Amino acid sequence: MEVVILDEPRQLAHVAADAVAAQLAGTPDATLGLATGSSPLAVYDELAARCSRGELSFAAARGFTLDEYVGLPADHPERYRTVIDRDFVSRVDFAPGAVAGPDGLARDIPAACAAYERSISEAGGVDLQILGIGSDGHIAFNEPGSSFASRTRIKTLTRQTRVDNARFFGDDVDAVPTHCLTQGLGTIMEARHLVLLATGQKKAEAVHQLVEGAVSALWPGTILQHHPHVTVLLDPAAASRLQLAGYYRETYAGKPRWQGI
Ligand SMILES: N[C@@H]1[C@@H](O)[C@H](O)[C@@H](COP(=O)(O)O)O[C@@H]1O
Repeated sequence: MEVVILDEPRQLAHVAADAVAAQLAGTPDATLGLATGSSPLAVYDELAARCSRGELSFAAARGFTLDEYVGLPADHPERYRTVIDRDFVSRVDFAPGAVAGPDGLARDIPAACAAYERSISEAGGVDLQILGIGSDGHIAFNEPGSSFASRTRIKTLTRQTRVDNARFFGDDVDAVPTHCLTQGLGTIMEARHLVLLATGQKKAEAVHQLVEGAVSALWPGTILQHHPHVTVLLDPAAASRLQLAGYYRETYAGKPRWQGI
């Protein structure tokens, strides 16, 4: 796990966009894992800007989103499928149909989850996965207690996650769905490179556990300590509880080691 602490949120977005650009330069038909939430927004802005300047292209790439609310109508503005289209996919040059997500409106949910797992593996797996982290340590929607071996499935959201996400639903926690479909921790661990972004004091404890805590299903993100290639990009507030923050800063040589470990 490489921990990178940068003072400016814009620098974080640049570094994450550099990782995507390097991936696409080497593998134009790369498979990208796309996260929703606020954390990756600046990365998507940066990628859209580079794409419009002709510096990179998603034309041959594919994308898979991490998760989806169950039961939100197809035209709901907070449906993750709609959110990722609005925030990113529609702003770059993906081919039509190149980005897929779990179907939160499926009548047969277990079958839809199995089909989603199949489509990821038929695409050759995810080359680069962008991730955020919840304040309770969840990754995608793998809430505390999630199995490290889990695959795409239905989950019940915790009260904390629904409270955190109420800001997207007019601050009405009751408007936030109670269930979601999410890639499992086992699914996410198969992506070849994980780039996780976290900013703000609210994430400090989750980040401390992620990087320095004991590996435990109570803090689902801690499983990433067992992944061979993770880059954790943090602002000073998110890094503020790290015991070894000084060490991470000292060892960072101005750009990440994309090669892993
Ligand atoms: N399902 C998403 C996660 O994929 C995201 O990483 C997390 C943090 O979101 P944010 O980046 O907005 O803090 O919350 C949501 O619940």
